[in-house]
Amino acid sequence: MRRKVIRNLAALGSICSLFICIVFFAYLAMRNAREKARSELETVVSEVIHRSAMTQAQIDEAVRAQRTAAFAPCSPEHVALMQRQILQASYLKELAYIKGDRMLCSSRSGSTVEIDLEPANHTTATGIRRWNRMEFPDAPNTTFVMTELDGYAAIISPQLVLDAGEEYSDIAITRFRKSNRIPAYSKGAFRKEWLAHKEDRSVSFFDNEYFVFIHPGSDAYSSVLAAMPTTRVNQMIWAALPSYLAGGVLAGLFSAMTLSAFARYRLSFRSQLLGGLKRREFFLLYQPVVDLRTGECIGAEALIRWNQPETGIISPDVFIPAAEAKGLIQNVTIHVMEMVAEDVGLLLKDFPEFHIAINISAEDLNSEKTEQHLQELLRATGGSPKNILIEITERSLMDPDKAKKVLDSIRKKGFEIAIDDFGIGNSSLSYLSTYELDYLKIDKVFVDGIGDGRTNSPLWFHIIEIARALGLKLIAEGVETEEQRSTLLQAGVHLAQGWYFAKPLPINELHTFIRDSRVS
Ligand SMILES: Nc1nc2c(ncn2[C@@H]2O[C@@H]3COP(=O)(O)O[C@H]4[C@@H](O)[C@H](n5cnc6c(=O)[nH]c(N)nc65)O[C@@H]4COP(=O)(O)O[C@H]3[C@H]2O)c(=O)[nH]1
Repeated sequence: MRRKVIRNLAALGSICSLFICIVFFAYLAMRNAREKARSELETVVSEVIHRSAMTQAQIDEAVRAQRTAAFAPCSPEHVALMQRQILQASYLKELAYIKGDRMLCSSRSGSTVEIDLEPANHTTATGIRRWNRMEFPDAPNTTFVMTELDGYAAIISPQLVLDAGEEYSDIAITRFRKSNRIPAYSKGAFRKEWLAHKEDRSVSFFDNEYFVFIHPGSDAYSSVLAAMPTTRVNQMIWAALPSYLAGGVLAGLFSAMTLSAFARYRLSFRSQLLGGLKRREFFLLYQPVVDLRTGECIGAEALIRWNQPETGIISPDVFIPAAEAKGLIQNVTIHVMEMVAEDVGLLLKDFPEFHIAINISAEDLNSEKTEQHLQELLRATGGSPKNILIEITERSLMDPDKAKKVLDSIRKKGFEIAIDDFGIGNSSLSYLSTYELDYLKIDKVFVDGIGDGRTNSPLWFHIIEIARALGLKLIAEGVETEEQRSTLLQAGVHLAQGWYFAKPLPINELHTFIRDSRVS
């Protein structure tokens, strides 16, 4: 059920992430096109601000030079000076001298022509007068802007200030005074409402057909506005869209693949096992080992179970080989030792001679950390090495040299070693001569043969002989009948485990079982 949910969620997540990536990248295309449009408007505005500043600097310089020269106004020397200045000042059209409302002379016509002026459009608090739409008879259809202070006047062409380049020809530009929000000069479309936006810093906004950008000028008095038709912004979006959509599809596919890889991982054995360990889905049962002579329970084998929420209890025969194959068995062994440590502290206080057998796998015997974990287990239980019996199978002895090193070291510390499932594999006999062992466990396969008349029946007897010859203690596994029990006892096998005595038990039931076995 949970697997189906994970699969469905992964499929849904993949479709959603593909969709979200495409929408997000389309949004990015729009945002970037807008950024690009804003950047173009910024370029235009900066150019206009630069040209305005240059114009103002040239006006200031022209007035300063005329004042310094102190020629009589409109004298030939004064006119000549103005003419020289016009040649050097690229942003100034003409210089003139004004008295009252009459232009007495100019760099264009010298002092030969005097012109009556309309009243100025604007006069500042500092006395600067300004004419916004000056026209000269010899330059029809062209309007100029003129500013004047103390008689010295400069005439400029607004077009020159507003000219930001051919490629920006469709961008409307307006330079306006901050104080009264009145345009000083403008080119192209302009809407009064645009100036309602305050531009303490730069500000940009869409207004139906235009994308507008306003920036304060370099002086304290003016600001510059540039407006781009939204059709241009849309063109930019459409131009950017294909590559962004391709990026969106790629990113969507990537996240879909990542999601399905994650789902595959979640469904994998590795993830399930590691998750199960973390969620403490594993528990131990303990199968009593009984002394056949007295009937007393003298030890128990810790046998792990996995209570998987979806499938229920899983047998170690299923997941232990898989954990070994996937390199996860050490995680399992460490967890088993932790659970034993939690379970048996009390039990060892009551029965200090009792032993707990722990199954160890091949990878555990490749790692020197196993000994460390065993020591930690002892510390946690307060027991001695004799309380722990290490059970190894033939599978555990794949790399005999390494295993021998680890086993010898563990054994030197006082832990006892049993070879489990003896006689099942091909090399059991050779292991007996290679490793220092304490116990030999007769596998259930051979115990099953006792009394059933099958051909392998006598084998159990030879195994007993071998163990005796090597001085090994014996534990018979899988004893299910009274006949097996008594036959083994008669043959000199003193220890056994099997359903005849008890199935694997929870720790509290084991405690009771031990007590009962000693009373009776
Ligand atoms: N039919 C029958 N079965 C009996 C009888 N007496 C005991 N058994 C079962 O025989 C198995 C004996 O354990 P094993 O040979 O070490 O074989 C173990 C051991 O190799 C492995 N295993 C169990 N726990 C662990 C563990 O914590 N770590 C490792 N590495 N392996 C473990 O899984 C194997 C299977 O364990 P279990 O399923 O618990 O199966 C246990 C036990 O429940 C009986 O009279 N009749």
